[in-house]
Amino acid sequence: MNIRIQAPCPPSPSSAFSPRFHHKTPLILRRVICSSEGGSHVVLQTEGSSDVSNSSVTISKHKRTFGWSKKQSLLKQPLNKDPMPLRALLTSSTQDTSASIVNDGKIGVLLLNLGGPETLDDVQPFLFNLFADPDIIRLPRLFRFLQKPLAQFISVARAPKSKEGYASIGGGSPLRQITDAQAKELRKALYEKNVAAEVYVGMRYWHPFTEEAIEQIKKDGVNKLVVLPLYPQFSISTSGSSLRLLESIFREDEYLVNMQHTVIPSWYQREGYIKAMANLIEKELKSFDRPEKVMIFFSAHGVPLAYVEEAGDPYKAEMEECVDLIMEELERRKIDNPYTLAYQSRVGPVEWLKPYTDETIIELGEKGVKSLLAVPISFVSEHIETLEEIDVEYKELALKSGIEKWGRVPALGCEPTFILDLADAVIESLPYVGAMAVSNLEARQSLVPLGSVEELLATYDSQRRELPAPVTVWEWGWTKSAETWNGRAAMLAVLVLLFLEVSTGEGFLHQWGVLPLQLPMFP
Ligand SMILES: C=CC1=C(C)c2cc3[nH]c(cc4nc(cc5[nH]c(cc1n2)c(C)c5CCC(=O)O)C(CCC(=O)O)=C4C)c(C)c3C=C
Ligand SMILES: [Fe+2]
Repeated sequence: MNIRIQAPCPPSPSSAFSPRFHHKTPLILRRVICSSEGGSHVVLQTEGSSDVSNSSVTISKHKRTFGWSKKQSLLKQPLNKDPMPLRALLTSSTQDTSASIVNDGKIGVLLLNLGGPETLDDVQPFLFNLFADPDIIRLPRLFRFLQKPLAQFISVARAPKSKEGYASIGGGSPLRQITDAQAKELRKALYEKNVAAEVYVGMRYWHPFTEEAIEQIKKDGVNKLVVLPLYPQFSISTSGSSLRLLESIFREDEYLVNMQHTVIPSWYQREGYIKAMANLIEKELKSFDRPEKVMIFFSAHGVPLAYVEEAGDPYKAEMEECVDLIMEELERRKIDNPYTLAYQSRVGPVEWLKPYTDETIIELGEKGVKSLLAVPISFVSEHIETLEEIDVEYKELALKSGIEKWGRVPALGCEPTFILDLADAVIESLPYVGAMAVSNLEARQSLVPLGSVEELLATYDSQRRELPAPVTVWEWGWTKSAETWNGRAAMLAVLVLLFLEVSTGEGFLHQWGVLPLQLPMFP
């Protein structure tokens, strides 16, 4: 499907980008550019091989260490160097139409995030919420009713291991505190840029739940909402999941159906974000004796490979482009260290995005790398996977593998350049709030990458395909391998057993105390 744009491009941003995803391989990515000069429109289309899993670790200064070639160069886009001059519009008392967009209502910004257990007792119910999410495990339609029993089973089975991790970082996740601080700083930054907006935090799997944030938004009478997932890169499993939840909340609520909103789906390509990341890396490199010798090691949270290859998740493409942009920024500063990207935190035995962080560290050690700077890249707060997995597990592995000097770049948190850039992103999106309500479909399409929740979800997942099960109890998985059908049969058998167990309240899981008699619902 090519996108034909008839409506004039909006005045800003100067370029807009949206990968359009197909669910079948080969993956086809399309890019829409709205040129600010003269309102002209360009539609680029590129086809690339679907083989996004091949990956090899090579150490060279400029060679990428993952398998992506043609697509990547076409995905390059100029950074938005020309933030919209809304400040003047906002302060003006004689307003034009753009100005009235901003002042003509109560503005809210909804930050979407994952959420994390605050105490060890929260860990199992938090995991239950995570695994009950159909964007983490999507059962075939016929078996949807088993989602919660299955989530209960997996969360109980995984809780001891997760609890150990959370215990080692102080007994809970720091996510709520950090996200609240980011919200506060963003509100301040917006205020300093003359935009009065309330900032809300809506978590997907723990307090404050998105539902709670939405209640507050309604109570406060917000009528223009900017939805900003706190994930720089889009994934079905993160921003996608939160947007899907929002979609269902919006659909059922008359107030929300009528509330104007817009969504910023991903923002890894923003100049402020890229510069903020480059600043952190530059600073951390200076702590090494020989900074120019340090391998910059980007470590992103993984997703199961099938998300990318079968469901069309743009996560990998966005991640690779993000790394390229950061490296280009560093090169402009005359920092041209070797670098690599790998994926961490896989859960269960299905194949996840490669190369894996642990295997890559070992390989780098074998190849003689002596200094390594780890850069967490998929998330903007410290969390269990930076504080425990990277700082403890991967560091230990690196030192064992022959790497002598280890460093780690902190997560962005409330870093001022970053927060100011988020504020700019919000301000730049304000003219789009409500524009999505226009009925002309083609006009809507010209507004990518900003989009209404429904519009966005339709672009990446119109068929709502089955997603692979990433967890241990589902050893067999839904993959494209020759084992697929055997696996599905085995999985069906497990589901039937589980169903019988849950419906009768009797069976081996109850005997072993894995399943309680009463299944807790959404806490
Ligand atoms: C961009 C970031 C993330 C992606 C992509 C992602 C996908 C994903 N995660 C799981 C399973 C788990 N994630 C867990 C914690 C967790 N995940 C992210 C981010 C992404 N997840 C964060 C920031 C956190 C930590 C929150 C915190 O409390 O600090 C956990 C729980 C921890 C554990 O037991 O290891 C699980 C489980 C899957 C299956 C998945 C993609 C399908
Ligand atoms: Fe995760």
